[in-house]
Amino acid sequence: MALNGQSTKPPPNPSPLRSAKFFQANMRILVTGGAGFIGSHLVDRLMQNEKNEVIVVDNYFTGSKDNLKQWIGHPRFELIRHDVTEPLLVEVDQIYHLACPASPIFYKYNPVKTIKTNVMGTLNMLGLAKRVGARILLTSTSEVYGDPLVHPQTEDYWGNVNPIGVRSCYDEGKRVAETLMFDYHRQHGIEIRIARIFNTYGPRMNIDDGRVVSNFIAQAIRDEPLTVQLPGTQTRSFCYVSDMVDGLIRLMEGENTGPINIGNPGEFTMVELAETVKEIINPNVKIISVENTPDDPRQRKPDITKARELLGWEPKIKLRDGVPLMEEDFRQRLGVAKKA
Ligand SMILES: NC(=O)c1ccc[n+]([C@@H]2O[C@H](COP(=O)([O-])OP(=O)(O)OC[C@H]3O[C@@H](n4cnc5c(N)ncnc54)[C@H](O)[C@@H]3O)[C@@H](O)[C@H]2O)c1
Ligand SMILES: O=C(O)[C@H]1O[C@H](OP(=O)(O)OP(=O)(O)OC[C@H]2O[C@@H](n3ccc(=O)[nH]c3=O)[C@H](O)[C@@H]2O)[C@H](O)[C@@H](O)[C@@H]1O
Repeated sequence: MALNGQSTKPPPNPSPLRSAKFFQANMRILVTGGAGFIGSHLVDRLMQNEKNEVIVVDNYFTGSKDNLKQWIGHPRFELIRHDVTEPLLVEVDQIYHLACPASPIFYKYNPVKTIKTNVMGTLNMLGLAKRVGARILLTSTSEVYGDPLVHPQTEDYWGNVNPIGVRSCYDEGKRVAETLMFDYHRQHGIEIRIARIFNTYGPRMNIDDGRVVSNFIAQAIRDEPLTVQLPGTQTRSFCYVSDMVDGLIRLMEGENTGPINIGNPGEFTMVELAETVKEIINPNVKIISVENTPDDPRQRKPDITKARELLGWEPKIKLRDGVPLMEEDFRQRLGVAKKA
């Protein structure tokens, strides 16, 4: 039945309207977690296509209606307060499944809920995909590689994850979510897509989100010291949100299940990141060292050969060009103008 992890079963039938002779309905797209950072940018892009109807479901744990205010009341847009750990009955053609807190501070806040969101939430969305014959894309994460022993990370690396650590609710949760996706694909023929997203940044991140780019930018604007967690030599590779959205849509529209790494291979130590933010936003700000949290990955950089070859995708925006765009958004929300 299954060959090389790929299903040979035909996918379930999509809505009869898809093949109706005289009436071509709009493409109905569900975005779970659509009130969050990446989700709301994805919704903006999907809504630009007049053939799309977008339904967002979100429990507003880390997301906000404010991120979607331009679409509320639009005839092709619907917003539902719903928790994905509960079943959902809607009629859709595609599902972008993003719902899950992403910042370590938030996903560690209620770890049992985080793992329920990843496991039961993904199970519910796969059940929905099966019932209505929808294609489903999961936003997985580079955290499935744990503290990686292979660098840069390729999709065939199985990872180095602590199964019982404080990050496990998220890392292992996403690993189970990937497993569920492939099991539904092999067993039921569901059309799946898996994106392994690497650190993404941009406007609309929560100001006190706790992730490193938003922390440094907010600190630089508020004239507070930039808090580099020790040792400061750990690396991350930062992708601007518009590039990420482009990659996710290409993956959904293409023919490959993935998993595919989507991220920007430009790699920086946290000290380098702090120095870059300082130089661009506030040359007088201090940089200090603070304690780190357990199991922080020491290095991370995506190998994006697959994304280049299979999706024709690569990121366009460099960190130095993305930081000022985010600075502008943070200054507006914090009400702090740039000094002349
Ligand atoms: N931003 C990144 O760097 C990054 C990296 C890797 C993976 N991802 C993944 O991308 C997705 C979006 O991340 P983000 O950065 O936009 O985070 P975010 O926290 O801004 O967005 C997550 C959204 O999901 C909602 N949500 C959380 N739990 C829910 C539940 N049980 N039911 C319904 N809604 C729920 C939140 O309210 C929020 O609107 C997540 O799945 C995350 O794991 C993000
Ligand atoms: O890309 C991913 O796959 C994952 O990346 C992030 O996880 P993490 O890389 O730990 O994100 P941050 O909290 O932004 O931390 C990045 C680095 O910055 C450091 N850091 C963080 C905050 C801070 O104030 N100072 C600081 O030096 C941390 O120690 C860490 O080494 C996301 O938050 C996850 O949701 C996502 O899945």
